[in-house]
Amino acid sequence: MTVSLNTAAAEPRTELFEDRDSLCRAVAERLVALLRRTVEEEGAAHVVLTGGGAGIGTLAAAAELFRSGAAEGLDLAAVHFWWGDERLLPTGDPERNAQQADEALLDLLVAAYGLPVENIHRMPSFAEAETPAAGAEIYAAQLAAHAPHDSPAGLALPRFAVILLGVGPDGHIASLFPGKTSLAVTGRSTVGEEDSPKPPPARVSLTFDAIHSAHRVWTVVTGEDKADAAEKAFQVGTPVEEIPAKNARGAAETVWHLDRAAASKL
Ligand SMILES: O=C1O[C@H](COP(=O)(O)O)[C@@H](O)[C@H](O)[C@H]1O
Repeated sequence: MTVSLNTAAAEPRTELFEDRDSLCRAVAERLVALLRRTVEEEGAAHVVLTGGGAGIGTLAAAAELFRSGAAEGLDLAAVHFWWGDERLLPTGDPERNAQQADEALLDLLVAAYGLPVENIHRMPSFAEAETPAAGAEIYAAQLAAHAPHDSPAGLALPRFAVILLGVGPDGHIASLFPGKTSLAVTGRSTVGEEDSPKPPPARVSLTFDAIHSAHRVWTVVTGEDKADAAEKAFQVGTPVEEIPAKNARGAAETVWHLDRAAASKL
C-alpha cells in the first residue's frame, strides 16, 4: 500500500508554545476569532473537533473564553460542530470524544450561549451503528445533508473552516493509524476502523480526502511522547503510511501547534 502525500494542499508551518495550557488558550482564541469572522463573511461556520488531551484542553480553554465574555459577538446559531473521529462506544461513554467535548464545552454552549442542539453533529454511538462500516455510512449521510451544491473536493461535505486534529505518539491523526488500509481510502468522506491499535478498536474516521477538503487544518500536539512523531512528520521522505499525520493538510492553511516538549526534536 502506498499513500501519496497531498502536495497540492498547504505546506505545514509550526507555531510553538511553552506548554499545553498556553497552547490550548492560544488555539481557543484563534478558533473563536476564526468562527466569528467566518460567520460574518459566509453566514455559517463548520468546525471539526478532535479528541485527545490537547484537543479537549482547547475546548476547555474555549469554555473559559465564553465564561469571561471574550467570545462575545459569536453567533452560535450559525456554528456547526463535527468530529474528525469517534470511538464506537455507547452514548455517554466517557471514552467517547463527543462525551468529552460535551463536558468541556458543548453542554455549556447549549445551556447558556444559544448553541442549537441540532448544530452538534456527533458521530454515531454503538447501538446507533453496530459496526464501524455502518457508522461511517451514517456519518457520510449526515455530512452530505450539510453539503453545499459546489461541495469541496467533489465529496458531499460541508465547507469546513477548520479541522482540529490531535496527533498520537504513533503518528496517527483522527482514527487513521499507521499501516491501516483506511489510509488508502479515496472518494469517500468517512471510513470505519475495526482494529485500531489504540483502544477501543472500533472507530469511525474522516478520510484523508475529507481532511484535505478543509480550508484549514490545525494540529494540536503536546508532550514529550509526541516528539518522535512530530520529528518524523517534518522529515522529508517519511512515508504517510508510517506517519499519517504527515498528510494532515488543509487546502489553504496547515498549522502545527506544538508545545516545547513535542517540538523538542524538530
Ligand atoms: O484516539 C485518539 O487519539 C488522538 C490523539 O490523542 P492524544 O491524547 O494522544 O492527544 C485524538 O486526536 C483522536 O481524536 C482520538 O480518537
